[in-house]
Amino acid sequence: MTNNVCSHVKVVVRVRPVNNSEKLGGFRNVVQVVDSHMLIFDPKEDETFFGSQRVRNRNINKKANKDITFIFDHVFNETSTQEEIFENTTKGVLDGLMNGFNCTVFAYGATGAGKTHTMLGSQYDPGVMYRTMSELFKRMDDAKEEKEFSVAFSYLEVYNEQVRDLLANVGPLAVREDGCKGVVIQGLTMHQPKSAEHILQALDSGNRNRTQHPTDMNATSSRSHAVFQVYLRQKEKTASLNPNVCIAKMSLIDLAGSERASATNATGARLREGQNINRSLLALGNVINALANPKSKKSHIPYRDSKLTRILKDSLGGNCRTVMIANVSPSSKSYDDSHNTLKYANRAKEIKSSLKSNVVSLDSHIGQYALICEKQQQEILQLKQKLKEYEAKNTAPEALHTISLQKQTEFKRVSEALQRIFSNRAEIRHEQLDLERQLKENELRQLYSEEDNLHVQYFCAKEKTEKATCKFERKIASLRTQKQHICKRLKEAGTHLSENDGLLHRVENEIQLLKSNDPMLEVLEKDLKCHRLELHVKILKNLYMASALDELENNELEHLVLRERGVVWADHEEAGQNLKIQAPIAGACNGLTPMLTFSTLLYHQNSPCSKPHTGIHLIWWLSIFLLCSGLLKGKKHHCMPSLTFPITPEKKKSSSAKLGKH
Ligand SMILES: Nc1ncnc2c1ncn2[C@@H]1O[C@H](COP(=O)(O)OP(=O)(O)OP(=O)(O)O)[C@@H](O)[C@H]1O
Repeated sequence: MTNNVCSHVKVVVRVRPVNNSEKLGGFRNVVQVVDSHMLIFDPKEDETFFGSQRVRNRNINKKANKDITFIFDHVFNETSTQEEIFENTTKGVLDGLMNGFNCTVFAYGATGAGKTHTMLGSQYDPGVMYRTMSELFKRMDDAKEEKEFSVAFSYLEVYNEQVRDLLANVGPLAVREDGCKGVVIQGLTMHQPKSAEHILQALDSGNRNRTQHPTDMNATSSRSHAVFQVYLRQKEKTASLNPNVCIAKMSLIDLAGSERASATNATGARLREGQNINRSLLALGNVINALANPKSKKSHIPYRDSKLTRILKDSLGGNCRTVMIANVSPSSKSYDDSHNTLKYANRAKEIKSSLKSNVVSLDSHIGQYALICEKQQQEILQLKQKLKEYEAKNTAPEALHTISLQKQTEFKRVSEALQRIFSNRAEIRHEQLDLERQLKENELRQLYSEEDNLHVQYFCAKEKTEKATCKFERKIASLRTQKQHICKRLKEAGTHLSENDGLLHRVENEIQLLKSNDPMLEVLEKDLKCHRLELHVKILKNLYMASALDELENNELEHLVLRERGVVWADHEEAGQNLKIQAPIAGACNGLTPMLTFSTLLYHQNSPCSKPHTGIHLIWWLSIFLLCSGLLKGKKHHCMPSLTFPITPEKKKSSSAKLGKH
């Protein structure tokens, strides 16, 4: 499941403002942004606005408008700022980078659609690249107490299927694949930034080396794909036997224009250039298609078809988070280009498959879960019955005629999408609950180990104490590492949940749209409600079972820990005997000596867990020992609590409460 999660592609569209030449040419507006998720390409003319005036006089000789609705993770209109783009695109994937995932953000679109403006921007209004680096530096600064970071970056271009280093201004460079390091570009220079500003300067100077030629649409058109890569290495500062080192790469790419080479009136070298651009974009499209096609997941992904896709092999799909920013002009002057870009982006949306879920409030008492489950299951049954009746009514022969084939296909597609999203949600939710259980168990184990360590210090001779303490410390260190790992996975699960929310939101919008076109399709809304309730019930059941098993698990854990403790104590049998001799007033306690020497050993040798009261025995013996040795004088009340056995009703309650936070 995790792999699927990582291959999710976030697709956003940015519509740039109309430029002067479009205004002067009197071209109409063909992209209508409906809201932050939806746009209509080539809307019906009676719904088209020029400024605030509705156009009513439709030319009857003209071809019908395409009027296609597209839904994306985000749609930015003409007035959206660079800051908004950054906040809703790359900022999110930075979490992935900090957690060790490769990330890729690329701007796609025809010449003059606004790719370079989005990625690079200007000195006064910087784009995604600079803002991402500023945020990265900020995050590294925030985490500097816990982690050591090192950052390096490179900037290259792919022009006419050749790779050039934009920072050293050299090329062509060879691309090869290394079993360990992945894709390697021989001779590419790496630079260590001192600050985000340093990176901005490097980008600026690299960009001056970039291949540019004027096109009809853009006087300073970039004719190459520019790939800016940042490598982040991070290492835990906390002392640990296996310090986690994590290396991740972020690729920020400003692609060359996606317009058809023939459409630019180019000839000779310009035509060849355009054909090469198209070749690599076609290869990129094929990779996207292959990744998007669930059937081809295990089969061949054509990364080797172009330099661009070879370089991005470890940055698309797989262990990677990807954001595609599709740039379009709103003007009919770029009608075909914008249409093609939107279709391309729509396809990229399909590279996904992630996951998960509504937070269920678990403040209820355990006994109520069963009731809630039952109630919700009844509701599901009722809804399913209604759905069935509805479907039966609508599949009656006369109704079939009224639902066009196209709508039936739409219905099927949305219904399948719902199924997929909710099955992913359920999977992730279960994983989340499972991780929380692991975390609880880990915390209990740490607690036990710390208390055991304390016990050993009281009971054993000095030289033995050192050995045992060392053992406990190793164990605690390993438990802490394990805990960090669980926390990291929990955080990832949280991210996946919001990604799934995005997908769900998208489908919900689609349902609303379909319903507004055809009220009969409100059946999808019922379907959605059924899915929600079913998920709710699944989670409740899981929690109900977990709560019921909680006590059992705690007992098992106690059993296990006591066994481990038995082994430690057995290691120190001798120490216990030494203790008897070393006790300062041993002579005065002759009557107690046999008990002191073997109280702990006796109970561990006889399967400790079969005796629920052994903890009390131990405290009792220990109290007597401390009394005899004078250690308890005036400290009785301080010592006792720390020597009690770890699983108390309070602890059980607090660990259950943690699970119940959901
Ligand atoms: N959102 C926007 N707001 C204001 N101006 C914009 C916006 N998007 C693009 N522009 C302007 O439009 C022009 C063309 O944009 P840009 O150079 O980013 O296009 P491009 O897609 O990178 O084109 P090419 O592929 O030819 O390099 C530039 O002058 C840019 O400043």
